[in-house]
Amino acid sequence: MINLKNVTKIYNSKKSKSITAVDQVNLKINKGEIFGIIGYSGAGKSSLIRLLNGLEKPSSGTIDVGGYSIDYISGAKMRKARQEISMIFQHFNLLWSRTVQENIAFPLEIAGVSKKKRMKKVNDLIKLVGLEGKEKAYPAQLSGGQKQRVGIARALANDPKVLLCDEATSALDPETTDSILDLLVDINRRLNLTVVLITHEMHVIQKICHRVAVMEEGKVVEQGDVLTVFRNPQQSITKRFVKQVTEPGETKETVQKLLESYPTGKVLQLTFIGSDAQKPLITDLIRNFAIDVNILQGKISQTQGGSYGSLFIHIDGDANELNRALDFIKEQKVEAEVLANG
Ligand SMILES: Nc1ncnc2c1ncn2[C@@H]1O[C@H](COP(=O)(O)OP(=O)(O)OP(=O)(O)O)[C@@H](O)[C@H]1O
Repeated sequence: MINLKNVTKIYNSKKSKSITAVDQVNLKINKGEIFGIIGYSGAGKSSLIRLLNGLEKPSSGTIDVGGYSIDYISGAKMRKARQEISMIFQHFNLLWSRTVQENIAFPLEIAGVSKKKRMKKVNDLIKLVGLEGKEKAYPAQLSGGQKQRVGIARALANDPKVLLCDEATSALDPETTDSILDLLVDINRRLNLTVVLITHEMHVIQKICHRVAVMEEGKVVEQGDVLTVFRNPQQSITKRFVKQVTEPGETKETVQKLLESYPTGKVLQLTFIGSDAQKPLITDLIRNFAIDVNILQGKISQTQGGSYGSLFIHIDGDANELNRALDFIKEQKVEAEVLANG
């Protein structure tokens, strides 16, 4: 559906030195996939997404989106491509003097769709995004989440093949963020729409993406399916992003306190991935070994590919029995890191 080959974008300026915002990027995004691109500010995400809808031309490389050579086309062909490659924005970009209905109808007017067809389509979209009753409201009368719903409905008006999301939830509170992310998953499934999103929040990637690419200084430094990247992040930047969701902020301090509180036995960090996360490991430990088991802290997160979680436990007892228990844990294919030996 989307194919980028050796794409580089250099901004040249007469006053300052040139900036390589996107550096030799290769990406393949499949039809019907939710693909996330994550990076800190300045990593080149916005430049990359603008290359995908033809707002910028690459300095070198080729970009194919839904059968269009976006780096190459212009004029009527580009206008047609833009109907099929739609976008939503962090600050919604709504027309403030138009009602919800009129905002959603706008791209249909531009495409020359008849009034009758427009009204039908707008009503369908209002239902799809859950804005019934708000048809005549103006953007200023809506909450942030409702404004983004209008943005999404408007983006879907011309039945696009690809939806690009530019930090679409960054201006929203956590609860509203989750409701918009749920809506994107729902739309992706119902319409088999390919969704590409850029974000600096790993929570967004974890919650809805099938695959992820990590960007740093213009380069894609790591990519893969979300669960694999969570399980085994390779680059230090990826490890930092993964920690945003897998480790609660206070973990380091808590672990230090735990180590002081449990001078004997072992404190373990268990990492559960996918179907392993559902296994009754703790029950098995208590039933099969003469050891004490204390659950200290834990967090299980859901991704589109399965669950991922971390559990801190303390086990204590006879040294032989503890080693047998550790061997048993390893046999279960649960990663176990011993944080301290008593
Ligand atoms: N139009 C432009 N002209 C010159 N330099 C630009 C332009 N757009 C972006 N840059 C530079 O390219 C680099 C990448 O910026 P970009 O906005 O793509 O990153 P980003 O990851 O989206 O960051 P942010 O989330 O802060 O927007 C930065 O150094 C930025 O200053």
